Amino acid sequence: MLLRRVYKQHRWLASHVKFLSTQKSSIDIKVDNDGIAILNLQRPPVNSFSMDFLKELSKSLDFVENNKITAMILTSAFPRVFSAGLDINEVYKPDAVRFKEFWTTLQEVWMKLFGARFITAAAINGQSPAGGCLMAMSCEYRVMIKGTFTIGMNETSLGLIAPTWFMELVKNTINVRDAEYAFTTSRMFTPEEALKVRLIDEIAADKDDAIAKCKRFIKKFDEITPSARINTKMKLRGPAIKKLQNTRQEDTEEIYQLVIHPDTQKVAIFQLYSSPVSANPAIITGYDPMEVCIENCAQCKKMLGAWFEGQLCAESCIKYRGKMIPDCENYASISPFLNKL
Ligand SMILES: CCCCCCCCCCCC/C=C/CC(=O)SCCNC(=O)CCNC(=O)[C@H](O)C(C)(C)COP(=O)(O)OP(=O)(O)OC[C@H]1O[C@@H](n2cnc3c(N)ncnc32)[C@H](O)[C@@H]1OP(=O)(O)O
Repeated sequence: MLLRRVYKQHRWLASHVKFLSTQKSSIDIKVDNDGIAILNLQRPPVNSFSMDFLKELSKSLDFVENNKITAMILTSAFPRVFSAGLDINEVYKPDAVRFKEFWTTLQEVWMKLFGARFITAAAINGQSPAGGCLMAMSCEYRVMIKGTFTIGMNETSLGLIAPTWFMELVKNTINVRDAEYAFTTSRMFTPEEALKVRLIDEIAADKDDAIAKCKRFIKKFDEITPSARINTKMKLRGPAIKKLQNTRQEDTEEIYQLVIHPDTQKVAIFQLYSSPVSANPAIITGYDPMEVCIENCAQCKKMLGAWFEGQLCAESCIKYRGKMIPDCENYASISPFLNKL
């Protein structure tokens, strides 16, 4: 069989891959007995795309391409999250030069993944919002494990507009009506719902089953002439890549303007303060009542969980420009945001 031959050709990769894995890497690459590269994304806590992580993804894709490996499966080393999409730290109060470099890197990685000559599949073993969804959608086949996880395009809820090339990809994968509804309402799909609209191709019981199902898809190509497969894929995907290549600068500028918009920044700060790890002490530069207000909302959300309407609280900070700062231990100040009294 074709893949067996490829494996024989690439048995030597095992030692090389081991070498890569011993580095403190955010991606663990293993080439299995069938010559399929399994990329386990392991950037804690949620495989969010930072500049460094994107660069590592780029190198990993080069590794697969340069070693003429026939197929790659993307999955996550974490039990609950496939990828949380863009790293919010790259989006909050961005430096213009760095952000533009970040976005250019992201465009490059996307073009590399979407236009890969090797076969690509995603074993989606957890939450997959926004950029996580895009990463999976850029592969040729998607298997998601059942459970309480969701996948979808939640950009509008963050005040963002997904890039045109992402919208085109979704429109070409699910129908235009479902795409419009999903994008505009930030709809997140359960695995069953995602399967129904063909956002994913199969549902699996667990991660091993998802990988096995991806492999079954890859096996189909044993019977297909490789050059016919590759050229067909390139004919189908080439125009979208060319389109982005011709509009990269406009795309970057458009996203940058969106990201620095005050409404987007308010959502970003809320996301950051919802988590102690990402709560970078350098973020609070001076006393901004609105920032303190949103930070307190996030802290109350952490303390009170489902009882507390964090988003409503943050919106009220914005509306009243931080004039009514909630204190989680002062019932009167938080009562408008308690929902289970
Ligand atoms: C081969 C590579 C190809 C690459 C192609 C890449 C293409 C990408 C293109 C993207 C273009 C499209 C544009 C997309 C816009 C975005 O992606 S914006 C980001 C959107 N993401 C989100 O809104 C996700 C927010 N996070 C969550 O909803 C949840 O965290 C979760 C569902 C992912 C996980 O939930 P849970 O398991 O309950 O964990 P949490 O306690 O919420 O989080 C754990 C931990 O992670 C931190 N975190 C979560 N998300 C992010 C993030 N996006 N950036 C940075 N950090 C994040 C969170 O703060 C927690 O930290 P602590 O443990 O509390 O310290």
